[in-house]
Amino acid sequence: MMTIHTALTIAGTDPTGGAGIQADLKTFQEREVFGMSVITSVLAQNTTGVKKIEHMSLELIEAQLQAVITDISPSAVKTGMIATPAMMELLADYVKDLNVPYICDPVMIAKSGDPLMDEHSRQSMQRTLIPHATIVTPNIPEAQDLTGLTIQSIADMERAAKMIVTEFGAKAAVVKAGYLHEHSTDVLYANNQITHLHAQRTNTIHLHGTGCTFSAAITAELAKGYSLEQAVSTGKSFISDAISYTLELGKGNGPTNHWGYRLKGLPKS
Ligand SMILES: Nc1ncnc2c1ncn2[C@@H]1O[C@H](COP(=O)(O)OP(=O)(O)OP(=O)(O)O)[C@@H](O)[C@H]1O
Ligand SMILES: Cc1ncc(COP(=O)(O)O)c(N)n1
Repeated sequence: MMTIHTALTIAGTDPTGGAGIQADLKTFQEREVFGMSVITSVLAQNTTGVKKIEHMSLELIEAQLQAVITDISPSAVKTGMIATPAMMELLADYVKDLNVPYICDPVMIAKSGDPLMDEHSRQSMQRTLIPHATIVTPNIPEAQDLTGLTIQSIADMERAAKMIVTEFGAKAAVVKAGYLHEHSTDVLYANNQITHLHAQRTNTIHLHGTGCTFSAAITAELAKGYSLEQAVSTGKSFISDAISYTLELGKGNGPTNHWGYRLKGLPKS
C-alpha cells in the first residue's frame, strides 16, 4: 500500500488565503502531504493588514489537538502564530510527546507591521517551544529579537543561526533574508555546519505569507523523511517559485503563488 505522509500545522488564520493556516495547508497539498490544522487565533486580515484578532481558548486548542492526534498521527508538526505564553506552555508538551520532526516558525509581527504576539511571549518562546524544535525559521527581526544580535550581514545571520542551536537547544535554525532587501540568501545551521541557500531576488511587493509558505514546505519534506538539508533546499526552491510566479492579487502586499513551482521554465508575467 502507498505510504501517506501527514503534516499538522498549529497557527492563526488568514481569510484571504496567503498566510497562516491557509498558506500551510495549500503548501502541504502541493507537496503531496495530507494537511491537518489546529487553529490558535482567528484573524480578520487581508493583504493590507490585520483588522481584528480573537484567540481560541486553551480548552478549544487542546480539544482540536486531541481530535487530530487520537485519530490520525502527524508525520511532522509545525507551529506558526502562537500568541500567548499559556498557549506555548500547552503546545510544548504536545510537540515533545508527538516525537516527530517539529518546525517552529517564530511568528512575531506581520509584514504589514501588525503585532501577532504580545511582548512577554517572546521570552516564553525561547524557553518553551524552541528547545523541542527540529528547526527554527526566524526572519531577520525575529532572529534579532531572539538572540539580541544586530543582523546586517550574512556573517551576522550565521552567528544568530548558530546561537539558536547552541544556546537555546534547537536542533537546527535557518535565518531568512527577506528583510535584508539586497539579496535572498538564507543561512542554515544544522549538524554543526553552515549552509548558504541562494536564490535570485524577485523585485515585488507581493510577499505576504512567504515565511509561512517556506516553513510549511520544509515541514512537508521532513514529514516525508528527507534530511534537514534536503528539506530546507526543497523549501527554498518552492518559495522562490511561489514568489517569482507572482499572482498580483489584492489591494496591498499580495500572497505568493503556491503552484508557482509547477510553472518552472514558463515565462513570468
Ligand atoms: N523578494 C524576494 N525574492 C526572493 N526570495 C525572497 C524575497 N523575499 C523573501 N524571500 C525569501 O522568502 C523566504 C521567507 O523569508 P522572509 O524573510 O520573507 O520571511 P518572513 O518575514 O517570515 O515572511 P512572512 O512574515 O511574510 O510570512 C526566504 O527564503 C527568503 O529568502
Ligand atoms: C496567521 C498569520 N500567521 C503569520 C503571518 C505572517 O505573515 P506576513 O508577515 O507575511 O503577514 C500572518 N500575517 N498571519
